[in-house]
Amino acid sequence: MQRDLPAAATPLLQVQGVTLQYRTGRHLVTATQRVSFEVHRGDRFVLLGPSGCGKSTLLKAVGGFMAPVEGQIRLDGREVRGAGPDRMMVFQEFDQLLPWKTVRQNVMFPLLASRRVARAEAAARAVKYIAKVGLDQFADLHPHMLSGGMKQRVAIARAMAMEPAMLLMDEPYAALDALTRRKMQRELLRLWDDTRFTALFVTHSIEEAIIVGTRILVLSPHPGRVRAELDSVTEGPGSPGFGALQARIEEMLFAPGQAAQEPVHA
Ligand SMILES: Nc1ncnc2c1ncn2[C@@H]1O[C@H](COP(=O)(O)OP(=O)(O)OP(=O)(O)O)[C@@H](O)[C@H]1O
Repeated sequence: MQRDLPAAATPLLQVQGVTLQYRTGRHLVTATQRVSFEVHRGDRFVLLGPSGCGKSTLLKAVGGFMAPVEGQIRLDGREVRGAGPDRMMVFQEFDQLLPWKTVRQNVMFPLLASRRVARAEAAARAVKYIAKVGLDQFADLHPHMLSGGMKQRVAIARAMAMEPAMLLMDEPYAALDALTRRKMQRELLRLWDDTRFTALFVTHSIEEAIIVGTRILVLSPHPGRVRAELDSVTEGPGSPGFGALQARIEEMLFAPGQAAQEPVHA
């Protein structure tokens, strides 16, 4: 049984020994094996690893779209048993917005559909979060009139407007060009300074993990196991601390035989 701990001491998310599998026909694919980590309130926690190591699958499981075959996922001390408005997803794809609705209507949509708040409050939250992502001038446009980066901002505003316990971000910037991607990463940090949300962020870019994350979980290749859990650095790209961490993670991911080692906690 869980003991009652002060709210600040209990991790917001506890992933304990989680194994996730897909069954396709006669095949059983193990996506992650006994993965454990904890996310605290205000963390920008990054899942980092090569393609196919189970990052998206872990995010799906935290989102409640898939149940572990082994282990447990707890949010705020309660076992995750399904999807809920306390975990909002932002995906990589630009087409996650409803094309027939304006930016404002897109942001209001989940608030109204989930009956979380009344229309006036939904409208007020849309104004607030559209402004936070710098799109006030574009609130009444439809998605096809926006750039890829702007659409991602709308998706982030829509998720944040729900004021979820946790934002689940699955490579949200992977489809953007390098300059826009860098700009969006900076914006995310600015938004975080402003609202201190908790995010679980998936990427396969080491650089992005260090820029965006406060904590980084490095996963080994398929099936994903925890290779290391590291603190990120606050210095920007090009600084000695950043370069050293980048080199350390590269070594973990690319040096032969690394997957067999015990996880590193630093
Ligand atoms: N719907 C599915 N059915 C069967 N197998 C799947 C399914 N989705 C993912 N997998 C398999 O599970 C493993 C983990 O996939 P996942 O998409 O979680 O990895 P990832 O680390 O997010 O990769 P990427 O960075 O390429 O998105 C892979 O071997 C993949 O082929």
